[in-house]
Amino acid sequence: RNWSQHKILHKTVQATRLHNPFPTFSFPPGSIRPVYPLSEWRTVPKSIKHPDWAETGVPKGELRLSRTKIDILDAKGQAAMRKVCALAREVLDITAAEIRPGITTDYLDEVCHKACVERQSYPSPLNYNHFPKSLCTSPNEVICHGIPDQRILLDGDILNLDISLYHGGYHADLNETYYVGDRAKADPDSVRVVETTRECLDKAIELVKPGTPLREFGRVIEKHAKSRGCSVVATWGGHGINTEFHPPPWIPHYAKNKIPGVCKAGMTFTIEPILTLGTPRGVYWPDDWTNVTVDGKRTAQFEHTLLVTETGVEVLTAANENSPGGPIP
Ligand SMILES: COc1cccc(Cn2ccc3cc(C(=O)NO)cnc32)c1
Ligand SMILES: [Co+2]
Ligand SMILES: [Co+2]
Ligand SMILES: [Co+2]
Repeated sequence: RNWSQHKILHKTVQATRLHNPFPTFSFPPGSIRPVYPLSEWRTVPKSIKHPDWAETGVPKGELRLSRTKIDILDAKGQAAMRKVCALAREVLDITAAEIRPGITTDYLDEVCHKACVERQSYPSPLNYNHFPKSLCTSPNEVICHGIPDQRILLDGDILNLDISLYHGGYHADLNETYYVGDRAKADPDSVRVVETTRECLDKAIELVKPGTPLREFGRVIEKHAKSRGCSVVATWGGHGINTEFHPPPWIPHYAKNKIPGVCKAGMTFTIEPILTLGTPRGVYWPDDWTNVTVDGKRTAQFEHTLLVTETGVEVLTAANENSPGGPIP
């Protein structure tokens, strides 16, 4: 293992001996805490094509890309994206179906990892920039990139599952935020931030067609978020996705951004707005991954992988009648 994996491992080992894994760190007001130890690193059979970071943790292919050139996929590439995105939707639905109070986020990682392998797919987050697990599990005030651990889900939590698959040489990326336990008893503020975020993604997708400037998405997202008393996290954006996990373009979710470029048929990218009930500022835990809101207020995210077509858009990771979750009316 390389040094940063050692660092995570040593922190984890050290943490198992302590009730408070990071004694000197003053956690912000939220209630979520890391619950160690992380489970063993999961493996993917060599028969499944691995991305270049699987061994080293470093996405070399991505680092070589030009900052601005946006790939246009031919029919073959578009078909490969349809396939990996359909598989990713299946894996998200299978994993989300396991969400209930009393199970751990590590158990969801086990379910997700197994479902990827069963579909001859590599879970893209595993060892991506040294990320230690196969999906991101972000509860309540965790903004994104939460690490699956031994924390059990509580009735009334909201939980984001962010899943990416690598299959046939292409990546898929999608996420949804779910209500844990009795949806009828979900608190109104949680419902507001979750449903507003879902609506923001849908409104942005309605704009996708050849010629739409990429900067338009942030305008419509922030307008709707503000109209419902939510704010937009600026740090993280949507991104290109194809044979690489994060190629250009970078797509901000906030208004008045100056991002160049327009939608063109054959482009594939994600839009993945993150809204908060309070201030949209995050702080990192000492695990160097987990980003939580500084005021401890709850946050939600939704993400799709999209293909620009000649006439509009194809939501490659669209939900279907088997998909759990869905809007609370
Ligand atoms: C400080 O650099 C960071 C910080 C956190 C995480 C990672 C690496 N990483 C791991 C999983 C993952 C998912 C996405 C994604 O696009 N989700 O929609 C992005 N990055 C990811 C790098
Ligand atoms: Co080592
Ligand atoms: Co994602
Ligand atoms: Co993404």
